[in-house]
Amino acid sequence: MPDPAIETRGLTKRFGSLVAVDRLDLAVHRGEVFGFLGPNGAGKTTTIRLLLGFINPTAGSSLVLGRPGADPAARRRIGYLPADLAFDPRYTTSDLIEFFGSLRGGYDRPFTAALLERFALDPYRPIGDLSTGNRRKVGIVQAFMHRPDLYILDEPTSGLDPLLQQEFHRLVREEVARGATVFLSSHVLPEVEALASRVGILRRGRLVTVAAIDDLRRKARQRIDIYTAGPPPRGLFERLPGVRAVSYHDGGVHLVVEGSVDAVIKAAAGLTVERIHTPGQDLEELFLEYYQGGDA
Ligand SMILES: Nc1ncnc2c1ncn2[C@@H]1O[C@H](COP(=O)(O)OP(=O)(O)OP(=O)(O)O)[C@@H](O)[C@H]1O
Repeated sequence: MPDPAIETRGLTKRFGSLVAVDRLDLAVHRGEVFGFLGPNGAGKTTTIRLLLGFINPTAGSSLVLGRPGADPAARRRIGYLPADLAFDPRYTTSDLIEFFGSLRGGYDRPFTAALLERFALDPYRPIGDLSTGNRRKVGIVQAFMHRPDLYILDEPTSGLDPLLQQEFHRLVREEVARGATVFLSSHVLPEVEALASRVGILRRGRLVTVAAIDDLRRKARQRIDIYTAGPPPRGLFERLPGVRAVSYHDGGVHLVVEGSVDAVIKAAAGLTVERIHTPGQDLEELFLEYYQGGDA
């Protein structure tokens, strides 16, 4: 087994009496997309700043690609997209590309040109003249231009419209297919769900769970509304495996199901079903329980 792409041991950061990151033990495997989720202020950005060596831990340690994050040899192989981009507004994207390119000892020119085109970014406009969304694109280009082994992305699509978010997701998937590792920090569940195979959930600096998205999905409750031609017979769904709540109405039945919905669908097959609606739920509720300290 190669080293993990990211490894932390007891990583801790205090700001005065506040423990922003609390004894974090984490291993992100090579080639995976690891979602790092948590509510605002949970300590995600502080963790990233520790990983990259921008700040020193109060206790514990971390390695990134087998080296301390501040090591230039590690840095060159990392693409970092910060949540708050602060570039000198007088620079153009082209200036920045050359600047970062020289810092990193080169970059992939054809790939970068294709990225500019893909995100419709004019490289010759001063960054100060760009909209928030376009500035975000500059951040993406600088994080991806050297095709690093590890991407550390902090709230990557905030400020991007849905089409660009999709484009960004495609780009991430292509890079993962090439073998890159992605550490994706976000408080937005759908983004993490769309890309990550595993997630770690941080609450008040502590890692409350690390799980495969598929396992969480199996655990998550789903709401299903089945609309039928006539009132459904009472008692049809109550005893089926996974069914946690049933409420009937004239037009059908509302169900809450944990895990597989197979038994419910098979039972419904005996009715005249006009419409099925599954109002989201997905992982959102489960995550909120983790966020709020429930015992999910
Ligand atoms: N330099 C600092 N000095 C003092 N407190 C800090 C500092 N940086 C972060 N904090 C505090 O540490 C805690 C964690 O902040 P952090 O920015 O890491 O959270 P986050 O999970 O990234 O949140 P968000 O999703 O809002 O970006 C917060 O309470 C924050 O106020």
